[in-house]
Amino acid sequence: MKTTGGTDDQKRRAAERAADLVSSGETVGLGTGSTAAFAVRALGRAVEAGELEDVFGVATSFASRELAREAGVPLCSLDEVECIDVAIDGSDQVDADGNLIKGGGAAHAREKVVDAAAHRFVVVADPSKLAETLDRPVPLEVLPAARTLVSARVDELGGDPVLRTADRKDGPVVTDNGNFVLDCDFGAIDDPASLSADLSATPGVVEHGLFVGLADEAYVGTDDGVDARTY
Ligand SMILES: O=C[C@H](O)[C@H](O)[C@H](O)COP(=O)(O)O
Repeated sequence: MKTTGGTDDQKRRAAERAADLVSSGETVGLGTGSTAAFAVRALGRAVEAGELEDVFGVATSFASRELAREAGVPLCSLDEVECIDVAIDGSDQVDADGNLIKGGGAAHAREKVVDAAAHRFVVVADPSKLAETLDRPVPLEVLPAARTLVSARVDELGGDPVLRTADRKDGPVVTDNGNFVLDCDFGAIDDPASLSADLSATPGVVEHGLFVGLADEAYVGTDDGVDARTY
């Protein structure tokens, strides 16, 4: 369940502007998804051209690690990193306060660890991701054995949970961490902080895709430039 409303040019403009923020010697969180991918490729080109030295990427998923390798971005693993200078990551929806819904690619658990740890977390997006109020389904990564109990709790919280399945696989999507994903439709989310706290307090939820108050900036690529927002 990916959003594909924006154009590649819009995504590329946003991501390349964000990649320009990275300086030599920095550690960079590498987000997952089609928009963040443009930033990873731009970083790889800068490394190859000698414009960036001693830069290390921290991948947020199997996919971002593979892309970074292909693009020539040196990597260090999440469990050995002590500080992340900048994280560049995409989003499925961005509200007026910079709160996000992430996890369209089921990578939100590691993304949240990396994005929250970064001194500067920059979201890269196209205009189709902007909303006044978040209203897309919130992905929950859940322990497989807890799926029924977590679904019942989501129902109590006013949500409608659907187990994510894949087009080219029978059965559920399995995350990089070996868990399932429930896409939970809560309608318009008027109080993301409160819903985030309720979901985080639900046993069996490994991580949810509401990123409340984590983003420092958003770069939104348009047809002729980049709209930069600070939160
Ligand atoms: O799990 C995936 C991530 O949260 C992505 O960053 C998010 O789904 C946005 O992806 P895209 O840039 O492809 O729309």
